[in-house]
Amino acid sequence: MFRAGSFVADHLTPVTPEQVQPNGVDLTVDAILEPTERGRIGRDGKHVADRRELDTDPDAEAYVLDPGGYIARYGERIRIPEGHIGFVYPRSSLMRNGSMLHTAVWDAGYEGRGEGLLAVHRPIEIEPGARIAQLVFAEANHDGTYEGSYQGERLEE
Ligand SMILES: O=c1ccn([C@H]2C[C@H](O)[C@@H](COP(=O)(O)OP(=O)(O)OP(=O)(O)O)O2)c(=O)[nH]1
Repeated sequence: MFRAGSFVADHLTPVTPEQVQPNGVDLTVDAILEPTERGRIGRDGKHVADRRELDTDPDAEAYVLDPGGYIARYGERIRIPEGHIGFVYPRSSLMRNGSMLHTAVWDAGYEGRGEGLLAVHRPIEIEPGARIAQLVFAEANHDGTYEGSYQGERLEE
């Protein structure tokens, strides 16, 4: 069963009332990054490519994005409670403008400020701090809790 937005909101900070939706909580964009080198997924380990943080366009007062693949960093600290799994969907208005946010699995026990793949298919402007995605929680069985390399990422920022 998917949980109500009010339940998800109890596991995010900061969160404003306008972010809380019937079935989840909207996530805001804190930064948009562009990989500057090649990453690598190995049989044993991985290398996450260096990235550069994009500046906003001073006239548009927004990130002005041409089609391409970007990393969106979310503004909220997220904790996935035991007995649950998280997924992120694009905000429908983002998708209706021709862009997508892709999610991997958000594991039970993870805590941090995560990232998503922002796939821009049509030119778009996104203001810093704008709501771009929605996090939902589903109840789930799990074996142990998340202890991987991204545990606790950017909690202090
Ligand atoms: O779209 C997503 C999905 C997940 N996460 C966070 C929560 C998740 O629990 C954590 C690790 O994801 P995953 O287990 O897929 O990472 P990995 O590539 O297998 O690395 P590791 O083995 O170090 O965990 O990253 C995100 O930031 N964005």
